[in-house]
Amino acid sequence: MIIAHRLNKTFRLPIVMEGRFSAVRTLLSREYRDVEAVNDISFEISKGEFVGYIGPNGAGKSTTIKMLCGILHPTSGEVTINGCSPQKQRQQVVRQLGVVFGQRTQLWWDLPLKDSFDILASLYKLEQQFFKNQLGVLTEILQLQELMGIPVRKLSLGQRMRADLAASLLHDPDILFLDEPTIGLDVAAKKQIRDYLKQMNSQWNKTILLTTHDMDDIEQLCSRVIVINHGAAIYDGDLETLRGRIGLPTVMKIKFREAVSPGYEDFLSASTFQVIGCQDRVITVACNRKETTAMEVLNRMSKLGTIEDIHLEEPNFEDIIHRIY
Ligand SMILES: Nc1ncnc2c1ncn2[C@@H]1O[C@H](COP(=O)(O)OP(=O)(O)OP(=O)(O)O)[C@@H](O)[C@H]1O
Repeated sequence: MIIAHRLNKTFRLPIVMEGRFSAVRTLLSREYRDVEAVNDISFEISKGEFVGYIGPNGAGKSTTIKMLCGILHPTSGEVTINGCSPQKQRQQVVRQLGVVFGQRTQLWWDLPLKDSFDILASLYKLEQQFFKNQLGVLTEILQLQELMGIPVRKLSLGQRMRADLAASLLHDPDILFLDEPTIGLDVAAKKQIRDYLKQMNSQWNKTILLTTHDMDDIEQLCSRVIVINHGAAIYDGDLETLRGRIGLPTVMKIKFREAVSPGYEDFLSASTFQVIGCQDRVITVACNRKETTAMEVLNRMSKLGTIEDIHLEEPNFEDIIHRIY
């Protein structure tokens, strides 16, 4: 269980001086301004959850993750990971955590990949047989066989991300913190990483907290979403409720077996949904999930004829974020 209780982090930055010798004057200045990166955030994440932690640039996502894994100390508030404080009981917590920062690697740039795993095994003091088994499994799942002899700097971004995932799982932690693990990857590599993450969560029962700017990551992976803006949590719940709460329309295309008789618009005019198009045998409607269900729409539409096919387009998650902000 991960608990963040009333977490705050304020960075104190020197005020940058302007004019001549500004760099030196800034260095010597005693004037500061405070940046509230994280502002009174609380949440609890249970074992096996897959949680998306999202928000715009500078919202405080990375700062939260760094406090959760003990890299940063909160200005106030408390974190516990399975009952231990990452700040006070670092050793115990590190054993339970795997962390991937998509923008940085924890691997040794100039060494062949296998050497990085050996070094990490020794840092984690892994027993030799355990390390061999674990690396064997990860090598197979993440398809690293061909890459073991290649220096990390020569790996493609997608290959490097697979290797970083393996590194974060080498000591078999219960919890994964992933900060932008799909950043910069092409569509195929993104899909591959998402498939691995699904497997880590559903088959290996890893608890995962994921920050990303890619809304497809959230749509495809997360059952729960925490949205933060200016350091504060503005939503914590499931994706469906979030869509419903802010009321973006779901678009439904309903295809009839035969052409719909004229006058259908009058019949539908008093509905809780809106007709936004009609072409051949297909009527397109927009419905607000807050006001109606897909089933209600279909019940009403079925009065117009025999329904042959239905196509549902959920609102784009990026639109949802913009609405919240
Ligand atoms: N070490 C630091 N020193 C001073 N300010 C910092 C530091 N780290 C982060 N900040 C500031 O704290 C705020 C939150 O930054 P953070 O990196 O947590 O945001 P983020 O949500 O991860 O953003 P992004 O999506 O761009 O990565 C920003 O205003 C940032 O400039």
